[in-house]
Amino acid sequence: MIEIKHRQVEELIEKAIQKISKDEEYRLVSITNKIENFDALQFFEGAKHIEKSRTFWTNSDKDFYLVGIGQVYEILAEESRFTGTKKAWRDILSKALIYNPYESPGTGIVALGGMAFDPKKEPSAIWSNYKQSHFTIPEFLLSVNKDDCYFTVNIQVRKDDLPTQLANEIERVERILFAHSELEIQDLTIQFKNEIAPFEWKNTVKKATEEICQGKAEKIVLAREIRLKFNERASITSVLRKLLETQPNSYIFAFEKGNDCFIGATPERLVKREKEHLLSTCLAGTAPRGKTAEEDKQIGKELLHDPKNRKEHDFVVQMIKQAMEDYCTDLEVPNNPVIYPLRNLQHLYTPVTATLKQGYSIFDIIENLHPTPALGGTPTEESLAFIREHEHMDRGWYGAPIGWLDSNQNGEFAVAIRSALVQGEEASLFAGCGVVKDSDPEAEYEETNIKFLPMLSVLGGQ
Ligand SMILES: C=C(O[C@@H]1C=C(C(=O)O)C=C[C@H]1O)C(=O)O
Ligand SMILES: [Mg+2]
Repeated sequence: MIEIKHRQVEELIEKAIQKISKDEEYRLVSITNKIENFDALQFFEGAKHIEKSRTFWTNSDKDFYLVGIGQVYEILAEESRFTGTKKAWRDILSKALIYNPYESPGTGIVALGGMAFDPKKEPSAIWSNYKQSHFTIPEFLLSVNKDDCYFTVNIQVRKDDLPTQLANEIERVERILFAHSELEIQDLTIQFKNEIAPFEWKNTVKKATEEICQGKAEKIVLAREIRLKFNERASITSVLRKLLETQPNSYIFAFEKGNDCFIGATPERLVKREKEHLLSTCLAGTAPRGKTAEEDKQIGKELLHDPKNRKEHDFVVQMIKQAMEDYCTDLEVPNNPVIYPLRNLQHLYTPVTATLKQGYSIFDIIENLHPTPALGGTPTEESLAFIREHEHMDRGWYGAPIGWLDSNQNGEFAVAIRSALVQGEEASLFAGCGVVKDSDPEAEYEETNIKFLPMLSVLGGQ
């Protein structure tokens, strides 16, 4: 059993109660302790028994994990989702009592969340549990950073709370979370697979190329959906475990909301912030992996020199460069992309580094970046209008920023691709591709087929 200082918890609650003024409803108290190493997936599984919604996150290097359980606070900024969330986050931090002696990113008060791809799109029923923008501060948070492990408890303390009672309740939940439960391994069987309107989708790709030829846009990213029905309810822990085992160089994430779970393995970083240091990524342009090392290298070489893919990629580079200029100094972007290898495919990749100017938040960067031409297109408004009108689906949180931020100016957001919305015995999978002037509908269709594989293969498909 890990050692949490329960006496300390009680004392801090007591202190908080003394600080609460008459007109204050409650105080948010956050207590972080360094603990012995504990497996992130075990922790996620442990929370299954307490019926609180769970969030799982790991970075693409797999040396940083966050697992959030329950929610002590939620930020739902429906109107102006970036400025609204930024303001709410500032307000929370200004009033919270934070006991965190560690400088480690992702400890203490951390908000985890995401948002819809396009707030102007009429939401469909399948996404009803996923709000336009939703960030939560979990009640319990496990943070693993390389060899170190931390446990944070966030508590809403009210004036009339009894410290001993609250501390005992926290201890009871901790016992459940840190008990070693057997990790479920489930082999799902797909009973029905419904590819949504593939012929219409190819026609839409054709229409997009025509509009591009008429000069109405330069790049438009079009996505499609596959619906699955399984033989039983999908176990999220089992799906996460398979993603962790099979998808290198990818962020593995899961956002549970009630009975639904938005889950995936995305290779695409939107922005990472460590104090003033920023790292963004241009990822666009795709080819399959080769069957032999030699073939693989050859395909990669061709991808690096393929004009159509370079064009797809370059729109992203130009836009990200421009979007970051206002908020950053020391912007550095290499002239040529390199190959970013994944299990099922390879991409063109250009890293972007910069220094964030003082006074700006990670939300300012996200607001300016999203959607990049990796998921929207060029120009942004024209391509979004095309997507809104012609794509026969609601992207929901697919293709949108998801991630976390802490109170010490650290955070990281990815773009939620290679993802699925799992709803009990059913799931919707999403994949898209960048359409440019010389796109061939059939080839783009094949490209999306490979992009479905990371999720399809862990959900019982081939
Ligand atoms: C839209 C997706 O991926 C994007 C499109 C790519 C492309 O068309 O080459 C490559 C990576 C991403 O920028 C997706 O995976 O759904
Ligand atoms: Mg492409």
